[in-house]
Amino acid sequence: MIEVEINQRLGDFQLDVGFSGDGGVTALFGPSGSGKSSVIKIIAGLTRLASGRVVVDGTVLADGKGRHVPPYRRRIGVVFQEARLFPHLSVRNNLRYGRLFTPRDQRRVAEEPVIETLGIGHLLDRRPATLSGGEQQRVALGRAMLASPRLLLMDEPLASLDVARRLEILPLIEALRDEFGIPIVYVSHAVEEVARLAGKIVVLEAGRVARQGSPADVFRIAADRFAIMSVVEGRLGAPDDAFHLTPIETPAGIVWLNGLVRPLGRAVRVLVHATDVALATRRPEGVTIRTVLAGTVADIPDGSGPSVTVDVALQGGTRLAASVTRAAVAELGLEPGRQVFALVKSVALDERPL
Ligand SMILES: Nc1ncnc2c1ncn2[C@@H]1O[C@H](COP(=O)(O)OP(=O)(O)OP(=O)(O)O)[C@@H](O)[C@H]1O
Repeated sequence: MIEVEINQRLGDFQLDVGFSGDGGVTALFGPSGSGKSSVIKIIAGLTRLASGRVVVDGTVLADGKGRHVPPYRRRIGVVFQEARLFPHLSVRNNLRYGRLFTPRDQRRVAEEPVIETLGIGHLLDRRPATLSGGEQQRVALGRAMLASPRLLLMDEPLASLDVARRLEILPLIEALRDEFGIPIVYVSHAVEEVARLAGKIVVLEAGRVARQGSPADVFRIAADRFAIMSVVEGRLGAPDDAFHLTPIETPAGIVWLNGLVRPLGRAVRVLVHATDVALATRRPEGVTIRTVLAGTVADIPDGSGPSVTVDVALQGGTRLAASVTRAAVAELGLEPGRQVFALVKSVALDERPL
């Protein structure tokens, strides 16, 4: 459990931010310059808190008055955009370095499972300079985990990697989140990363919290700010190796995700753009779209433009926004309560920054 309250001036920038987070991933999300990194530095203790509170698991780390626990005694791990490994140490010793500062009785995270989860066992004798960017970042994650931190801060950990490497590492962060139970505060301005990882999203704008809540709530409310999209949750099924697709099982049907994502059974979220959703009044046959979800029309807002965003309640309760033409609504006789099938063209992971 983490509680953060910051009221602080940084040069010309005023930071007034309050949020709390539970055991999972709390994402700090917002445009460049909104204050995300400044919050991370204050939680880590790298910037001294002027006024407010930083509390982790009931321990007050800073209160803006007399209390300022120094960074190395906070037991908070930090992973940055660049891996920042020690170049003169082997991977093995980089990993062990993390443990040096953790008192023996507080070492709760063992080496073996972390090395296995991150798939870095074959790299242990190598030096950082011989590793790819993605491998370096996996080692940096491992080093942070092995310090058995009570909180892990990740500041744009995937931002310097290409899309393929990001897609490799995202599931590893999901695995760390699920298997080791260390709370994570995760900074990103990539919608897709945040939606997949976070249980709670805190949206920062110009040094303030613009809104906070679950990914589904935040992205629906914020819909007018980026493309309109919905969050669909489900569990990973067995990947189709031949066609490079992974099914996500949801109560409304199977959502097909591009790429091979594991492991089987993991709870995941994907973003669906409203413009990638078409509606049919009967289950369609002979179409190339593979994701077909069953639901009913919940709402069709009034308006006069050519398109309208229909709110569909999928079986199981998830809401899905579908952008369709008003002409189609009239032709198909769509109205609240009508059973529909949502055809989802793509849930390809969205890499666009805000
Ligand atoms: N010590 C400081 N002195 C003066 N200004 C500062 C200081 N620290 C941060 N700022 C200012 O605070 C603002 C927020 O910066 P911050 O790095 O926290 O934003 P961010 O949301 O992390 O942005 P990005 O996504 O680009 O990393 C910026 O305008 C920055 O210049």
